[in-house]
Amino acid sequence: MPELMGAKNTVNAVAMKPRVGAVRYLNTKPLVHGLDDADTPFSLTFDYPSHLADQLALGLLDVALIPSIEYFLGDGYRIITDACIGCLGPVWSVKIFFRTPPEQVRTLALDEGSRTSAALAKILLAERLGVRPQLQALPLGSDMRDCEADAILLIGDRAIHPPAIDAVEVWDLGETWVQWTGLPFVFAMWVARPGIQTEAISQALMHARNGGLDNLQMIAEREAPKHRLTTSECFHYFHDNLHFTLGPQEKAGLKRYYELAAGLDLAPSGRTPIYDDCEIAR
Ligand SMILES: C=C(O[C@@H]1C=C(C(=O)O)C=C[C@H]1O)C(=O)O
Repeated sequence: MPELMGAKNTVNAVAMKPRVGAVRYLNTKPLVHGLDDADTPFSLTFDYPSHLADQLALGLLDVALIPSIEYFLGDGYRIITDACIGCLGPVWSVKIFFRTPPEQVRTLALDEGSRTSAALAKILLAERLGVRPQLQALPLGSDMRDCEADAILLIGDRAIHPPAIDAVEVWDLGETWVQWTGLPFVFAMWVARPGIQTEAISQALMHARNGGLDNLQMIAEREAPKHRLTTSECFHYFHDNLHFTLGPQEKAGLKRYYELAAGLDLAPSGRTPIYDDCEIAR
């Protein structure tokens, strides 16, 4: 009997772990390095960025790697570590494919996994070209060849090997943003909903990112075959396209993005990011 009770307590302890959600794409592998062992102070699940945002908002997750725009749509959210998904130039996995010249776009299909890049696409078209297309959803798992929109936004793994379409122009949104603003872009951050104790979680997430950065070659070797990439392509993606640290310049990029989003009514105005429990707060 005592043994059984011990087992029950263990089950309860596991069940009570905070629930953390991470992006299921290749881009997140360096951020979750080593988080699959028993010492991890939370349970970890993987999903599309838009789903993670919805689950955090509904209280189905306690902490999640959510699209940056969603941070500004939430109430009492806190950014709990300086680990993030960002870029300092071309990001490779966030692209708009144009079937018409960008200034002639009338319809834009948005990847349903996305929230941040969806808003970024609207911002770039409106602010740079004065174009405000009619929007439609590109469902997860659908083939973009079946979509007839003038322009199509793809993110994540499916943007890495897109099917061939007759595109007259392709924008890498990381590159377009950085060229336009001179600032880094932040796609996603680890965010906690109100009332969650996050010290141990933020420590573990920071530690995982640091370990991931120290082991990019090993992670690339493991992940590349699953994504039809060579190890060197995968390493290059992690090392040169993606950027995993939210520092002062990245914060400035996030602020600029938020102001542009608020200016187009894509986010409420008057929000200031709360950086919590981590070195970026200082
Ligand atoms: C760089 C990327 O960043 C992502 C883009 C997101 C978005 O557009 O909402 C959210 C999380 C990240 O996965 C990518 O998906 O390739």
